[in-house]
Amino acid sequence: MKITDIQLGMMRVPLKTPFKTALRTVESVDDIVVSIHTDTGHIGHGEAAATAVITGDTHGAIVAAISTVIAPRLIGRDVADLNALTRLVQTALERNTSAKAAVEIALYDLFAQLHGAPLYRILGGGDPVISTDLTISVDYIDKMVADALDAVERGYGSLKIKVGKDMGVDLERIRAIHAAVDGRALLRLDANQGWTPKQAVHAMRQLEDAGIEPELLEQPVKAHDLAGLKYVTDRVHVPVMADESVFGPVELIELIRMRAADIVNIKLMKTGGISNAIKLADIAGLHGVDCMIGCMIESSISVAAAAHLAVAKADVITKVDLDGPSLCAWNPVEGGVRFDEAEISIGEAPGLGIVSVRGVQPIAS
Ligand SMILES: C[C@H](N)C(=O)N[C@@H](CCC(=O)O)C(=O)O
Ligand SMILES: [Mg+2]
Repeated sequence: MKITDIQLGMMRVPLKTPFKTALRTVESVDDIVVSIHTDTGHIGHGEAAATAVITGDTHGAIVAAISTVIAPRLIGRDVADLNALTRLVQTALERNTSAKAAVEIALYDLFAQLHGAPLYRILGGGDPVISTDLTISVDYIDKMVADALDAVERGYGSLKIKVGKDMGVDLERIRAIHAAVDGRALLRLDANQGWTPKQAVHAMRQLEDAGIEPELLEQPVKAHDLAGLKYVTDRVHVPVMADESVFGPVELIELIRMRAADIVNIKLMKTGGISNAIKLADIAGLHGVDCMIGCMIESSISVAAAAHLAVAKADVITKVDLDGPSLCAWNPVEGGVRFDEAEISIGEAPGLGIVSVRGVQPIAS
């Protein structure tokens, strides 16, 4: 199975409701779709999110990285040599993790198709049904409470509450949601870097005093501030999770050496795809550090790949935040992984199981 062409397109899928964090507000998935064509007629699919405030990636940079740097290295190569191909992707250029992720996802999709098995089986197998949380965007308190109650009604057992805007209001937000949900869902807090280390410790102690025990606190402080993250981890009972602080193995090893966090959030758009995500899970597992698998504002192409990985690495990836497809107004993918509110289930179709993708505008390269 030889690679003959790599095509790029732009996909826009509106969200059901605006997605709001301490870092940004976004109303649609606007992602680059990668299709890798082969001489056997098989097509591998991938997707890159341009989350500039987190990865630094923009649409223009993703398109340029793939079309001018990565694709020329892959054309004519055999999909059977997956490890050699992922090395070519990873060493093609520095950073540009979302571009690398999209290409790797498509390569793994093809490799699994080559072997006639769903990707999770190629990655080691597992129980193909997992549960995701749902994100509650940071907003007016009444709106967040209504969104949280709606999510519980829809069957979500874990809610990821976005905070990090204003410490006083954030505490009110959490208290109000905790009271309304009344034990029917676990609460994960994600400050997206919005607090100082001291504010984070103060907030968690206030919650503790009020008898509120969130399941975890995600990325309370600035991404580069590992010492600040450790300051929080050392002083609160709530498990602290690193998200924006950890992209690849190098940051994870330093985080573990410092004992700066209890959990790490693995996202394909940060790791540059599946090969590094596997390394992160293995390093974390070796050190007894649990992982969450997360996503950016992505659709059911790249989130499907994350779901396959989560199934295969379920011993280490114990928490799932793959709600991108649930946030979308419609599903652009025919076939593939089934996203039904909290339940994500993978079928037996080879690769990612994607039959076709709707609403993609070709990008001339
Ligand atoms: C969508 C997911 N639940 C999530 O919250 N992901 C990120 C933010 C993604 C984005 O801004 O696109 C996170 O911080 O965990
Ligand atoms: Mg996060």
